[in-house]
Amino acid sequence: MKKERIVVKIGSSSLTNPGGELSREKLNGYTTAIAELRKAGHQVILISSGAVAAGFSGLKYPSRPVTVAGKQAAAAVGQGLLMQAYTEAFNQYGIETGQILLTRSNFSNKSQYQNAYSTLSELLHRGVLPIINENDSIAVDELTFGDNDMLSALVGGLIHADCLMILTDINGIYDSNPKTNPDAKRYHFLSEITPDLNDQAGESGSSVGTGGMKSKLEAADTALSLGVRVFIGTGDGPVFLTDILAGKGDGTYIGFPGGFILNSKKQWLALHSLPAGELIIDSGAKTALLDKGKSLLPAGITKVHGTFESGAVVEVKDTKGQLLGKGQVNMSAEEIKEIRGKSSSDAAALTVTNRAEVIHRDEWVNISKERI
Ligand SMILES: Nc1ncnc2c1ncn2[C@@H]1O[C@H](COP(=O)(O)OP(=O)(O)O)[C@@H](O)[C@H]1O
Ligand SMILES: N[C@@H](CCC(=O)OP(=O)(O)O)C(=O)O
Repeated sequence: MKKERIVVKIGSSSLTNPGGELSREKLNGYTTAIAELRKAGHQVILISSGAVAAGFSGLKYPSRPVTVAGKQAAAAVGQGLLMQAYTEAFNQYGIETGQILLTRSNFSNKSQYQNAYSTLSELLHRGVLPIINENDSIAVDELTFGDNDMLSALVGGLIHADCLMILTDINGIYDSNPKTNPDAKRYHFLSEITPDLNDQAGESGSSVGTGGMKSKLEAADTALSLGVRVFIGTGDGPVFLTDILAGKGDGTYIGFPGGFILNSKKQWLALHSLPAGELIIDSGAKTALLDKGKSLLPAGITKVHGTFESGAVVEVKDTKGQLLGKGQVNMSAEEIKEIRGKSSSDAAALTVTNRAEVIHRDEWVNISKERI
């Protein structure tokens, strides 16, 4: 597996409890998942919000302050506490951490920009996990990033990251804010950020987050222009960041078909293979393939087009003819015609291999540009 350089951005909304204070439990969940990524040999740069959340209660603010002075004071107290929490958590995995605080002016000043690059490179070279936040306590209002989304995109470009994972409290980009519109539909994959998308994105859905989806889209657009692939979404569990890399994340992938395809087999499937036929599948199979990362079973196949043998690559489309992805079949067109619509046990008994999966998920790649 290719070793990737990954920027992980964690927003305030993902690190706080309902009262808006830093949640050690949530923070520990992310550190476990980051430690797993590192164990697999990937380099990680963490951009973490949470300084204001960690600091405000110590200053006896009843809730997260809204004034600039209040936020700057809370961040001054909270940044140390945030780093302490990360350092303790990462030390359990034997990972050394280093703090870098940046403002926008560091990026516009060439020598500071170069210094930031040198420091980050040296930290990565030494195996240290850099943890970056905006320098909230000194950043002048007009100079601030406002939220850490843009900061994460610029850092991704600065250190030539392969991908940027923007982790937040919502599992991807929807065609309107799902916190206010229950019928909002999610985008599974986007090849670019269009003006339409920007119109659909709203502000933050919580009192702790800043910028909402709007600022994430702006950041994603910048990251793409700097050659960095982007994932926006959520995750839970010790290996969810590894899952995101493997294309199984709960969110929206931007800039590359099928997610962060690592293995050359899937790259070949997505970009180079020539389809020999076509399978049309129903909505249940579509959700299983695109949303749940499952294999394609005969029950969901409604039509088979073309003549092909086992091992051929086929395009998979929904009943409206929308291309969903490509996969390598485990049986011939004739066999699939015979078992389509059948339960897995009935189908397995009819195939040469006694296998029911028509396309195993390891031989499948999403190339859907559609909302699901
Ligand atoms: N089109 C949209 N799709 C998804 N989320 C949206 C959309 N428009 C607005 N949002 C809001 O953006 C929020 C995430 O942004 P934000 O609160 O700033 O998080 P963070 O603290 O992680 O930066 C979501 O909780 C959601 O309410
Ligand atoms: N730099 C601030 C975070 C600003 C903010 O809320 O950003 P985000 O959660 O990314 O929308 C902090 O550490 O509290």
